[in-house]
Amino acid sequence: MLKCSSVSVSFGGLKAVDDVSFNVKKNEILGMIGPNGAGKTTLFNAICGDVRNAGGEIIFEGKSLSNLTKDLRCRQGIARTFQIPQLFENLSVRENVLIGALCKESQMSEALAVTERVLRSVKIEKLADLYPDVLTIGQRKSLELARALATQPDLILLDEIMGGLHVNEVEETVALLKEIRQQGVTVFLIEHVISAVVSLCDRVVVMNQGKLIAEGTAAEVMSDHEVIDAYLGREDDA
Ligand SMILES: Nc1ncnc2c1ncn2[C@@H]1O[C@H](COP(=O)(O)OP(=O)(O)OP(=O)(O)O)[C@@H](O)[C@H]1O
Repeated sequence: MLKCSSVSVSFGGLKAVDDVSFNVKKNEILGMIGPNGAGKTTLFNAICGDVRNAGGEIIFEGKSLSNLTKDLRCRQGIARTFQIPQLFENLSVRENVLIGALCKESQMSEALAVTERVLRSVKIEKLADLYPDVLTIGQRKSLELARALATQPDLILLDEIMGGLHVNEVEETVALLKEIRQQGVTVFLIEHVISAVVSLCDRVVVMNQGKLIAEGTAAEVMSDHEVIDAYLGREDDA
């Protein structure tokens, strides 16, 4: 579904993403892990068009994304969430989701119908008339997810959607992401909550210092020595 070939992003002399190649398969849940500063978010930015100077090639559903703005990539079916939710604070929860829906639906009646459906599926319909400033971190993350889902993506990129959540909220989000996949959406997530990665992901890619250093099932990458050294740490390091 998504093919990244030799993708590179530099900021001045810093190679934030360095010659990274991998695929996202249709309808899988792919996880991406790695230490802080490894280049994970920058890679998401390159895929979504938030960074436009990426080298290499990114192909989505057989078409190069190179010349597409982020809006056009969204219309092609790629949605994302941000590590810190990027909400419209002066709009209600419902209006925030509606903005997402209007990306794909030009008819207001259709966009409103999508909005209500997504509010229910993310289980925030009771919050619909509230404004983001009264929401908890977990509710803000749910709203960010709802807004991305409202664009009716084929591929959704989630940047640390579980970060800052309570254990029960992590469990609810894991269940929700399984449902989203059941509905035919391919999920690619950056996550530091390893328990969630283990219970959710079909495959995991690992980044360190801009490079992709491992790829495989969660069990495979977590027993990889390079991954343990770079990210997980050894028990005898403690
Ligand atoms: N806009 C930017 N300008 C300059 N340097 C940047 C920019 N964005 C990211 N970087 C640098 O690129 C490197 C990779 O950052 P990135 O945010 O992609 O890492 P990450 O793996 O997502 O980390 P984290 O897990 O902390 O979110 C870091 O050294 C970061 O400081």
